[in-house]
Amino acid sequence: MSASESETQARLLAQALPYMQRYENKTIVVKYGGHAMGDAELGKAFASDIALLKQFGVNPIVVHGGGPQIGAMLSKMGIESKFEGGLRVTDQKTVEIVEMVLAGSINKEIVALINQTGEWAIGLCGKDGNMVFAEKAKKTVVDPDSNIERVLDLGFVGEVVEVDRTLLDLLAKSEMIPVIAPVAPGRDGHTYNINADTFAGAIAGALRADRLLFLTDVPGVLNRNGELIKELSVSEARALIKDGTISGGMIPKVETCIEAINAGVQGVVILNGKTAHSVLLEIFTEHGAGTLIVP
Ligand SMILES: Nc1ncnc2c1ncn2[C@@H]1O[C@H](COP(=O)(O)OP(=O)(O)O)[C@@H](O)[C@H]1O
Ligand SMILES: CC(=O)N[C@@H](CCC(=O)OP(=O)(O)O)C(=O)O
Repeated sequence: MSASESETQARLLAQALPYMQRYENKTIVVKYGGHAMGDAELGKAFASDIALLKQFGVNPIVVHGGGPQIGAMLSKMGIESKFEGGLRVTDQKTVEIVEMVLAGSINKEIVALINQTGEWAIGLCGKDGNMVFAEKAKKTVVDPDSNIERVLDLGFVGEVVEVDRTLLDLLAKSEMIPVIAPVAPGRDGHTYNINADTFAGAIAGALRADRLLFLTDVPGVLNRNGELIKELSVSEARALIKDGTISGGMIPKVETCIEAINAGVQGVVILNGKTAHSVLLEIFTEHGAGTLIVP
């Protein structure tokens, strides 16, 4: 490294100091979307960001998705899959694959990446330590022709109804970084597939997290012209969902942002997980890159 490069590095570290102090002992929930995964170098950069947060005394909690990876496995097994209202219709066979992919391969891949940095990650899902309980989702949609609201039957798609902080509070005091897959049991004994965004929001809400970051494959919420909206109020967000500007997987993400803010999470940001070190850029600089959702 040249002398000027070393100087730049030292200056950057010095500039990060106030942010390190601001977030010390604070909880930051990072939702790592399936679309943001897949690139080996980006995966390593993500893992090192999370490791660095822990080293700086922050309490990072990773909640991950894996929609595209579930889709790939389902098609490999010859199981058809469709989405309604941004959620995967999940029958018994599908929920078994969902659990296998989310709580299995993807979860362990992220754990291994963080462990390779020298930190300690622990892979969990909602079932572990009775952390999360779900019940069958009661998602409604309005039929555009008749304007009549109907409840969707999405099978074993769940919504979070209980979060027990015991395990997460214990881990916060330890060296361990929790990496959580969005699968949870119901009190009815079934296993439920939960959208990773809503799961992350429920965890962040229950912990009154300081920050909730959504890492996805776009720079944030985009307007009709494809331009980044830097700040979005709850009412503006609702209007953009209603007029169709926000669609598909962005709907549960934005709805979760609104719920998380209402639950007391202090800052919610949607940002591009395809940019290396986007977590550090967001936390340790003044002007974050994505869309900040404000009350
Ligand atoms: N207004 C919008 N701004 C940005 N992305 C949008 C918007 N409306 C729909 N999307 C879609 O939402 C996607 C992100 O959600 P999703 O596919 O569920 O990602 P992830 O796997 O990261 O959760 C984007 O890739 C984009 O195709
Ligand atoms: C009910 C529902 O839709 N569950 C999602 C869970 C994974 C997820 O949300 O992954 P991303 O964050 O990568 O989209 C699914 O089956 O795809």
